[in-house]
Amino acid sequence: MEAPVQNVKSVRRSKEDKKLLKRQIKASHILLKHDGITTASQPTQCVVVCNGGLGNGVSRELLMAVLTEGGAVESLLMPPNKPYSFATFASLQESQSAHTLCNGRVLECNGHHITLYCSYVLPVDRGECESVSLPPGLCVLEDFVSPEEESRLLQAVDWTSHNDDVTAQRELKHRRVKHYGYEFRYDNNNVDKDKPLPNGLPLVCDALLQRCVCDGHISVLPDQLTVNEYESGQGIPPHVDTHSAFEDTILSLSLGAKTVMDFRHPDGRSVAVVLPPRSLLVMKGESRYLWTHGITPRKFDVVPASTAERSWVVNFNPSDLTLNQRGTRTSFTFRKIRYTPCDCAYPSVCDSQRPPSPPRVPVARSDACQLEERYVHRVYEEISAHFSSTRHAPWPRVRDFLLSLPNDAIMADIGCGNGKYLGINPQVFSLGCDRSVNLVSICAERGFHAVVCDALSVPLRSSAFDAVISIAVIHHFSTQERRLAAVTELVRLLKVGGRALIYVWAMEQEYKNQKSKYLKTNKNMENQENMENMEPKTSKENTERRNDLDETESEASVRQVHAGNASSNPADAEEDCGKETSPRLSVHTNRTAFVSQDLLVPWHLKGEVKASPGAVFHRFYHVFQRGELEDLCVSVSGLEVQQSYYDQGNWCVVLRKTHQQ
Ligand SMILES: O=C(O)CCC(=O)C(=O)O
Ligand SMILES: [Fe+2]
Ligand SMILES: [Zn+2]
Repeated sequence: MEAPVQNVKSVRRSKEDKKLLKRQIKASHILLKHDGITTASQPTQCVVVCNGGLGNGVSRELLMAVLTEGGAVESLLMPPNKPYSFATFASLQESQSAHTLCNGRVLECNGHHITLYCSYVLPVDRGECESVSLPPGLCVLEDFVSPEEESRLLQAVDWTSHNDDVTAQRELKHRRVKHYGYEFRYDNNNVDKDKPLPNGLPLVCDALLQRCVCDGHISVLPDQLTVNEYESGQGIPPHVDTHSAFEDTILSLSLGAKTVMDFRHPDGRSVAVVLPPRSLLVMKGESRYLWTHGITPRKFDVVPASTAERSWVVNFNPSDLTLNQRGTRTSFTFRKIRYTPCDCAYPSVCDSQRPPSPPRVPVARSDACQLEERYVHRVYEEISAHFSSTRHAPWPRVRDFLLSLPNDAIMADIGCGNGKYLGINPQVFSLGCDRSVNLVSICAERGFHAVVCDALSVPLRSSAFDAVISIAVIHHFSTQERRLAAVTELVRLLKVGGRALIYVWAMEQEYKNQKSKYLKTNKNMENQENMENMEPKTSKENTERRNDLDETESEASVRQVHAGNASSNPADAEEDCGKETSPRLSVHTNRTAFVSQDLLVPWHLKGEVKASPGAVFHRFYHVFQRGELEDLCVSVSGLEVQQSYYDQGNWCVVLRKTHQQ
């Protein structure tokens, strides 16, 4: 009687085993596909635990506890935001036993059930752990207030009176706020300096502010306080506190729960900083003026597991990270109202130093040079890292042109950006040049030949190249004369018989009843230009980004961009009616049809993939009308236009050099 029962059991078990094996194989395929991690077919001392990562909510403590049942864990690497971890054991016997115990094991994590799948991998290289330091001018002072002072401060905030006149209490989408001294208004991102709130700063803050003066963090007492209360899951969008509203030093005292604040530099670098309860954050100089700060709305933060190392930077050392569940955090942000315009060293992000209205369409050569320096060269330098991160995929017809070149041809890419066309045809010797030092450095890091130079004066020999390309460059020249000079310079480089390919942005973004990709593309992909393919984003990332913004704050940032269009400055109005002047450049609204040929196009700087708007930069463009590019080219001697076409929002020509100019 017993034998058949055993058989049924073993059949059932083998069915379950098969299912488990299938899922385990699937998990290792996902690892390989997404992160290039190959699993080993034979047992090793290192086990990769799929679904056992910080990225899917498993804490170091919990995972460590299960793995240790199998044997002593020598190291546990938990890469930030990834749904897997790597555990290394002292012996094969221990790793095999942990594998058996954990594969298919169901963990309970914050009310969810998570099944772990294990595979063996070759021992993981920990990599050089980059040492990330705090942004310049930033410091975190631990235990700045005592637990008693913390309770007194928290008790002093009365949230029961809503919308009162004394503290301007407001409920925002992702937190609630109360202002003392002056109200900070999220509609215009500024304070009404002539409308102080009646009671000034609460007395309970006196002692700690005096300490800030004594310790030399500030020299004058603040006169504005914003109390922010964040429940778990809430946050504040990345922003720079308006320069013209507040003086340099900003103090923020953290009370209640620990959180992580993200700082981002315009070049794309980001630093996550842990703010422990009762600590004081001091932001000065570069960290106050240039870096954005924000708190991502979420319920868990990735934080260093050990507090032995007294650094508040989450330096993503994967062998020392865990999850911290957020509780309610209340911050007291103290600032000093500014009465004179800001003269900081960061004009590109300074509202006091922003031109009162956009520059005029240049007429004189010197105006054109100045305009291009300020609205092309400087901007590319400042946005280089972010720009490069959005420029990967070659445009298909440019790639076809490069692949059509004979072997051993010599090709120059004038305005090569991050070098995305320099490696397309390995049979061709490709040389790039660009005006941006940062972009040329990126080319060099990628192993390409590139030099820094101006497209009007390329330091390369005449008649030396079989092909020259200039993709999305000539539209950045601000006068007809300079655009002509740029084409002339391209042709100078060509051998007789050599060919040039030029792309410029088209005024017509709807052609033959077809809207270009630029018009059709989702608003979230603000900076996508022409038919550039950015890395595909998941819909989740797009939703997160939207959720990052408080409605009022995102509207305010849009308004700031458009404010540039209006000539609100009385001095400007006077100038406008007096002399005959060229029109002011209009500021383009991304993803809409062009309303003029000469314009400024906003670039919304985003930190890494998930960052939200920080600074807005403006690039000058002259968008070409149908026929304009051919007309420009035929006015240069020694060439013929072999082909001209419209390609996804761009006008394009292929030129052939017929004789020496
Ligand atoms: O919560 C904090 O520490 C920062 C608040 C903040 O950045 C602000 O109110 O501008
Ligand atoms: Fe702030
Ligand atoms: Zn400033």
